[in-house]
Amino acid sequence: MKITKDLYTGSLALLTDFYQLTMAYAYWKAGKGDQEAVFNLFFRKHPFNGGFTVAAGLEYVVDYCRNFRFEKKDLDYLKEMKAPDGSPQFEKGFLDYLSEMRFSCDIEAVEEGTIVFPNAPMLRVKGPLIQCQLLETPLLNILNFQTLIATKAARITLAAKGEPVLEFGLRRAQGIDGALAASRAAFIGGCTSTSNVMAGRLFGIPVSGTHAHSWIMSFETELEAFEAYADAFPDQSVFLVDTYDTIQGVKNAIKVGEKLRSMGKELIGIRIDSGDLAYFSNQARELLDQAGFPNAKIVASNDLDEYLISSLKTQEASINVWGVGTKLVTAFDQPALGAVYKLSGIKSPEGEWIPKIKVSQQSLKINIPGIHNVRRYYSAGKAVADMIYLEGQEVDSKGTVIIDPIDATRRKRIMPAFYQSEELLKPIFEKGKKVYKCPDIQSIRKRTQDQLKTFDKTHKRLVNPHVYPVGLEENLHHLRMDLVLKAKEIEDESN
Ligand SMILES: Nc1ncnc2c1ncn2[C@@H]1O[C@H](COP(=O)(O)OP(=O)(O)OP(=O)(O)O)[C@@H](O)[C@H]1O
Ligand SMILES: O=P(O)(O)OC[C@H]1O[C@H](OP(=O)(O)OP(=O)(O)O)[C@H](O)[C@@H]1O
Ligand SMILES: O=C(O)c1cccnc1
Repeated sequence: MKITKDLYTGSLALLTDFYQLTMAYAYWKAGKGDQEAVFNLFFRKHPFNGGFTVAAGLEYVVDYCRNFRFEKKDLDYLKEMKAPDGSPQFEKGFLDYLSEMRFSCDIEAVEEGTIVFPNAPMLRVKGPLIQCQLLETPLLNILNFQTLIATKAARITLAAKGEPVLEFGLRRAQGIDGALAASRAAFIGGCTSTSNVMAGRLFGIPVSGTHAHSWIMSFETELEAFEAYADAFPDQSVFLVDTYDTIQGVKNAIKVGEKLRSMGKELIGIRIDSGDLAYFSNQARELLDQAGFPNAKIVASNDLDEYLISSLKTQEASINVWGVGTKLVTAFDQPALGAVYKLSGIKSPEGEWIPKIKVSQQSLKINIPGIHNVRRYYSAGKAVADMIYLEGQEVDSKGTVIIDPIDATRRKRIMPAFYQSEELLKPIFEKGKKVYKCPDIQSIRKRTQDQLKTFDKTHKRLVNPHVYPVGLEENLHHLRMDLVLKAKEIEDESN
């Protein structure tokens, strides 16, 4: 087990793109390595054409940053790397710098389970340029994936309207780490449990499951298989009824249910994993009810996602519990969230923060300059708008206008006097020291549920959701416009 042993016990400093290391080297050569910079992590569009996104992965980020160091084996590898001409890729002085480097950044971030929106920073890193730069790839790797899966899980659990969703994804997930991270994020997004036992141990997620067709097939008859399972688990009997004939399977489950009852035990339910789930669940419900098992649950699985669950609800299928694997843990219809990490300011040698802008041909890609935070306004407990503002900039009590970062004609008046508000970016590290206590996973999951309740249902519908207002505070908008115009002038002059 060399690979997994090495991967899960050492530092992850080399888990980055090569260009981060070459830039780090060049910053060091240019004497800029310790110049202070600020970077923001944000995405530009909700995944799944949805109207909301659930932030997840921060605890992994905390872990990563706490263990951020170049160990001997990392440095030995870098020492052996060769440039195209055969000379060492990196000078010894740089490798010495890396070996002594200790994480010393400030990080602010939204808490896991927070509902987040395009363009607003989910996380901000301030510190020595080299460290900020090296963190880009791992932070994106962690937050992009877990946020994506937590969002998918939230959509699926919303479609299930409060009924339990069991996550069954391990066998189809993207490798070992993808599976573990997906189980964690799926629970944060609202799943009730995972089938992944290691995720249970590592993260404290409830573990649950039924049984497979192989169990039934290993016996002469289905009835024998159910009986043997009931013997082993008299209090946890959920029988998979579709191995041979679903209706006959339900009848066999009822027979064993009656036997269990005679022993003072109860049939917990059945699982249907193929065929028309609306038709068979309704047939099964009728049979179970007629036989005196109205409380026996009907679990359904088979390539389910939020759309199928919604459709089955519309069809009035009698399903009480949803088993969802592949389409959840692989984020089947959108396999990546496109969050990015952009420099937005740098400290001059005189100690003054200089806001930075990237002017792109696509206005969508123009970043938001400066050091900012995000404030969420609430009215009567409902979220009404998010404002991105320059840190330290007070908002006039007479109100301000927030301006959409992509379409400046879309504006919303904010009257702080009428609203409650919350700062979304919380301090996580100060000068490399952790100042945040990561909540337990149950609290994070609850946060997702509580946060979702604060948003109008029009933002949560699966198709064509209503767009929630997120805008730049007026001063930040003007700063951004000025910088864009200035950058364009410089570009014009040089042409
Ligand atoms: N009533 C329904 N309405 C919409 N989709 C359904 C309904 N019932 C089942 N489905 C979905 O249709 C798809 C096909 O299911 P079906 O069992 O017919 O084929 P299958 O997946 O090839 O079966 P198996 O998994 O046994 O090989 C699955 O994604 C299933 O969840
Ligand atoms: O469909 P998912 O959402 O991924 O849920 C997990 C699936 O895994 C199991 O079967 P598997 O796919 O291994 O075989 P089967 O479809 O032939 O039963 C289970 O019976 C589910 O169908
Ligand atoms: O426990 C189950 O029923 C289960 C677990 C993994 C995949 N499919 C089903």
